[in-house]
Amino acid sequence: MPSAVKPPQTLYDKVFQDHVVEEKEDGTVTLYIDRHLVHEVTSPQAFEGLRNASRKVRRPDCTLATVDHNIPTSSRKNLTTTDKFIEEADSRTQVTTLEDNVKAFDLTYFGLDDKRQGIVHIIGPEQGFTLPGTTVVCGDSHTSTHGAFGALAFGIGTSEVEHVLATQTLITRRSKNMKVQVDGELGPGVSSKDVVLHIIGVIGTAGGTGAVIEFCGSSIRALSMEARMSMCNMSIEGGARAGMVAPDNTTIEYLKGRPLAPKVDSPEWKKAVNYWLSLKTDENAKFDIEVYIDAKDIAPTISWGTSPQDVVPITGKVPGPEDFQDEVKKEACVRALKYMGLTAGTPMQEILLDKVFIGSCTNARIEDLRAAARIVDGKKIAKNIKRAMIVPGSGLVKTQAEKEGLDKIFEDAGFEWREAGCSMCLGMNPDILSPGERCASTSNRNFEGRQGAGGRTHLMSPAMAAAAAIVGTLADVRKIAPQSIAPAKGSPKIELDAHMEDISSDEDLDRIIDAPVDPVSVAPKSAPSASASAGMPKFEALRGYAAPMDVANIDTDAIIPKQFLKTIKRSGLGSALFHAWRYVPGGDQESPDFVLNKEPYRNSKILVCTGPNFGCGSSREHAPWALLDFGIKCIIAPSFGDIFFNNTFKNGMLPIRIDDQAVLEKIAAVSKEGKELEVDLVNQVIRNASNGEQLASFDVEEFRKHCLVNGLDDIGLTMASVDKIEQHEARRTREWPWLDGSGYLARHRKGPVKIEAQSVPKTNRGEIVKEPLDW
Ligand SMILES: CC(C)[C@H](C(=O)O)[C@@H](O)C(=O)O
Ligand code: SF4
Repeated sequence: MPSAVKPPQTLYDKVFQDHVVEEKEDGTVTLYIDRHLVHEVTSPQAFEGLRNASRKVRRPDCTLATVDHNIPTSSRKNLTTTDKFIEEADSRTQVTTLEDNVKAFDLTYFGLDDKRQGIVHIIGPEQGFTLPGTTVVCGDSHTSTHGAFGALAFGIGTSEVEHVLATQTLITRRSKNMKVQVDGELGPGVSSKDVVLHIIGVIGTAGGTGAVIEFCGSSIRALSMEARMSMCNMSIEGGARAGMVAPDNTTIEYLKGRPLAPKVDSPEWKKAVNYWLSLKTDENAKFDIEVYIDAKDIAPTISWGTSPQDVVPITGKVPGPEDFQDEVKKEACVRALKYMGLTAGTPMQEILLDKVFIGSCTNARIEDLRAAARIVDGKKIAKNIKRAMIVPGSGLVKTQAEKEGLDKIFEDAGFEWREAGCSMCLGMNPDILSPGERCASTSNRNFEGRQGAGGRTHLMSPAMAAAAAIVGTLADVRKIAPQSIAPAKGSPKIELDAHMEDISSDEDLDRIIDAPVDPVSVAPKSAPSASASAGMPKFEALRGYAAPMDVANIDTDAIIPKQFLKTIKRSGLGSALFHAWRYVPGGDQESPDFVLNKEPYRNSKILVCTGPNFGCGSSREHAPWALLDFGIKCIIAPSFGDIFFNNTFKNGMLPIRIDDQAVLEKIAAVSKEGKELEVDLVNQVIRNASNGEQLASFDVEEFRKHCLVNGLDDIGLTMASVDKIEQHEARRTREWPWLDGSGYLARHRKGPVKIEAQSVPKTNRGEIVKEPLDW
């Protein structure tokens, strides 16, 4: 008899297992999704898909929408309507489209006029929408943030957003388990941002590919929830699908009294806490990858190049190509130095800055603003700083900061005090860098053009960015404000009042749970049917020219820059593909050297990239849409960003992993000769089309191949198993009742849901709360 003893499981294994609706023999899993966050950029095409197929949102009670990427961060004092407030037409259309969609599909929405509006990854935890042990998704790569709660949280593309809206599930597979253990006390001036930048420097931007990272060790345990969120946020920059931290007392304390968490001391709360605390990795559980880091090796860390792995301690110098062994890295270094306008050997602290940005889903929470305020208190920003911005992560963070007088401290020092949004993290709104400008930024990505075409980004912690603003160059916070950087002892006390105040009136409650009184009648009323599937073109074989590229870490910002994400359609993006590389800066004139501007590659159907990690970064499905619109249906590379890899399949495209570099070079050589390739999916081989020579064979997951070859739309397939989804929902209601109705008892939300308001302590304006910082 086989043993009934369960093998030891990791935290990830446990959370994953509790959400399996169906598992096929080939490892394909239908995974139930507890929480779905929605924003304006990656949702319009998903809602359009629902409408076209007469589908409705399966669980409006588990869906929360807001606007963040495209909105101005200027004062909302004169805000009347979105139409009048947002000047830029494309951005306005995306926001008003979301407004229409939330009404039509009956979704909870924090709009521009709602104090709870903010960056999607800040408002979820703030409201208690994010809970331990849940699965959380969003059409956004930094959904990994929510893993700080011991949730399995990851970014998805727009087709998957549509899949979750329609079915409340996703089709996926198990990831690898990766452990990153950090032990010891963090040094003065070292925050969780420094820890995560250091980790990415160690593992590289592809280090976590295909894996879910569990962050553990005594240094992680000592971090506050907000600091843990900053770390999990950047798991995606380490290539991982998600990052997780096991729930503990810090987690439970943070959740107490959050509007959408179960009510403290209720039977549900007790049951939930028991479950949450059971979510930890069993002794002897197996990890596929293990990384150990000693806290004393971590200094305040800063990026020098155009990839988040390009980091050095602030005391370091700009590296040169000779500092790297591998050829791909040497070339990447040369390219990065050129783009960043830096010379190898320059001390980091001598690099002059133009702008400072403190904000983003990584570092725009109240603790971040407090940390920055402590550094700038009573000082002025340097004369050479043209603009320094503080952009709070949510309306509630802003309100709390104002109560503590942080706005005053920042404004007195010369910073702008803005409204909540993504802002200069990616510059989809008017907050951007001009070409050549250099910015100290608390965001998470330093890709070419990320904060504005030609802009140069250095990533760092809020305290380091504040120090840089004061000095005017990249600066060591330990020298600038030694008195403000004592390392934290134990877990900082968690402030709840920012998140709890103002929810006592019925009006506010109605707005939190913004069920529309009169939903517009665009959404279908009837239950969806499996046959409503839209279908996809079939992919059996492909013959065509293959454009060769030899760049490592081609990110989705490079494939399709942010200014083209403002569309509400999937089509028409081909002309914008690789825009910054394909056209001369500032115009529509083609760069003659770029491969897609050369014959015969203007007509490429395939792309062969010899550098690793193609499609890393953002979850924007606009990247595969742009490739497809150009005519490219197949990409061959040594490895891919996980979300991009998924997104291509959803669009009937085929990404092929060839990790044998010699084989890859052989394929690239044929494409460089201008000969056509033949990709035969049915037989899983790549041939030289001119002579039939087989160049490579490749692997593809059985289920994905089946869908491509037969042109199957997997929403339709999933809906065919709706009975299994219902069974899981029944189990969920029984075992995890707090997850229904956004944490309320109601099984199905009928109109606004009321919760009891709780009394909260107030903080006096003008006083910085004296509690330890996260370092
Ligand atoms: C717009 C969105 C798809 C994107 C992401 O997925 O990360 C954005 O948030 C970013 O940071 O680039
Ligand atoms: S990374 Fe930047 S753009 Fe993306 S969600 Fe976070 S704040 Fe917004």
